[in-house]
Amino acid sequence: MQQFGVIGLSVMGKNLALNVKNHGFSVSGFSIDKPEVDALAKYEDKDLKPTYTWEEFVNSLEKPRKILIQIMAGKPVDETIHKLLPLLDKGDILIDGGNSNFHDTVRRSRELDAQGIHFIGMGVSGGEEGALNGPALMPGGDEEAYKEVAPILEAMAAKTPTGQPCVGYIGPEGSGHYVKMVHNGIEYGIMQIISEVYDVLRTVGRYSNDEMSEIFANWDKGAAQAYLIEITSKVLKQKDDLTNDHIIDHILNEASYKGTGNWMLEDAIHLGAPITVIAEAVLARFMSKATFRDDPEPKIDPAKAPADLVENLEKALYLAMAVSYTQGFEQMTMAAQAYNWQLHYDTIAQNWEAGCIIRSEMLQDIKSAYRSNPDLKNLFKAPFFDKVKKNNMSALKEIVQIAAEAGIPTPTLSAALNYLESIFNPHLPQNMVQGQRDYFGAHTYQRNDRPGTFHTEWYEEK
Ligand SMILES: NC(=O)C1=CN([C@@H]2O[C@H](COP(=O)(O)OP(=O)(O)OC[C@H]3O[C@@H](n4cnc5c(N)ncnc54)[C@H](OP(=O)(O)O)[C@@H]3O)[C@@H](O)[C@H]2O)C=CC1
Ligand SMILES: O=C(CO)[C@H](O)[C@H](O)COP(=O)(O)O
Repeated sequence: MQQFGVIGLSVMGKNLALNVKNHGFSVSGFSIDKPEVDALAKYEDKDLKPTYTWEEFVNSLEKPRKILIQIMAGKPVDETIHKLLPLLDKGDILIDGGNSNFHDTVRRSRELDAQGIHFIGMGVSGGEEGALNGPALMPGGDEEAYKEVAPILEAMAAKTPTGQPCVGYIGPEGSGHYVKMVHNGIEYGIMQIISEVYDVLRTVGRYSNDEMSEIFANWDKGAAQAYLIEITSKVLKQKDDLTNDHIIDHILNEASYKGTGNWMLEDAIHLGAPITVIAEAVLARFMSKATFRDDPEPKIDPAKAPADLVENLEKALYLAMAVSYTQGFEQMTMAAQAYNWQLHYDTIAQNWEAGCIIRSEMLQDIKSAYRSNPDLKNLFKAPFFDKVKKNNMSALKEIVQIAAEAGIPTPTLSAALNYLESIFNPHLPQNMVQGQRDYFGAHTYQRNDRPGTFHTEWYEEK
């Protein structure tokens, strides 16, 4: 009998199955796509059992069965659960490792609980390579069931620089998929920030792709170290197979998305979470598809690049990245309150330290900030990030200004600057918005000098 089962043997599922097997557990694999199972069979390994029917798969597993569903999110997950249910026994454990919407996970948890099946909604990050060599895992749901599968998950997960596995119980029902959704939102934010920095480097700094690759590689050796910065350097260096150019100059500048970043924005709207950088990153992908390309405006010729351009870009990049993380953690804090979850932000930061797409040096400082103060309301209230803000703010302003003068849009860098100018500002002008609302709609307002709700008779009734 096999100890673990994986359904869906595409990019992620196959590598996760191999990863579990490589850590000493026997695995059965199944997919509705026969060639995916055939690919598993080619390993000819007794601990990696290919199965070709739902029955063969389920019957090959020891009880309580531990099954990872690693398939396209949405309807296919419901269809898969529907196929499995008649074949399972009470006490079996289903883990959905796809990028499922947390609302679906909440619903599935409740439906499966009623049938005596334990359900874990688990965010997985690390892409194809991470799935094989160690992903970051974000499991939420049935805590007792988590304890049953923890030895397997801890073995397969990435390890932090101090050897901690990048997995830990997140919380009930959809909380694991929520945290993965936030991870992806932060990912969108950092990717867009890097893209804007690249735009300033190439347009204002007039650096070649190889020079920019070197600049990002250098930044990756310093405080701004991050997987996304490391791969930016590699993307810039890559030559094209079809021409003699660098591939980056032939990739169409329209960004796609599968939707996890969009979901984060949807829930931010529901919660009232001010995730401006992440929102701008989502909208920038829409903008890249909506931009009119038939009549390009002549680009303004930027003035000579200042001598400290690269130094200021590094500082601006670092501070804006800190804002992207801050907004992610801020939304998780609001979600925990709204959905009655107890989230441990230091553990979440630790889980993201290795294996996942947003892994970076900064996550160690985020973990330390939450360890020192688990009730931290905003990362910039922590001494470390307060100092980052003080040291890097003028560079961020300088870069946003240089970009504006050069005609370079900087939706996320500007949003980061505006966030930092707003979040601790007691003098925001929304008293005017409230006055206007009360004027045209009698919507009432609160006063800053006494409690209660007020309305002004702004004009005489005719
Ligand atoms: N790729 C990545 O970097 C990451 C992906 N994920 C998530 O992991 C999951 C798997 O991703 P990935 O490996 O990239 O592959 P895909 O998201 O492309 O999903 C492909 C797998 O889903 C199966 N599938 C599709 N429809 C059904 C269905 N109705 N019933 C059963 N199986 C079905 C496919 O079988 P078939 O070939 O027959 O269609 C195939 O095995 C997704 O939820 C994804 O969002 C998470 C982190 C990173
Ligand atoms: O979950 C992931 C990484 O963490 C996936 O790669 C996801 O598909 C990325 O999102 P998008 O396709 O919307 O850019």
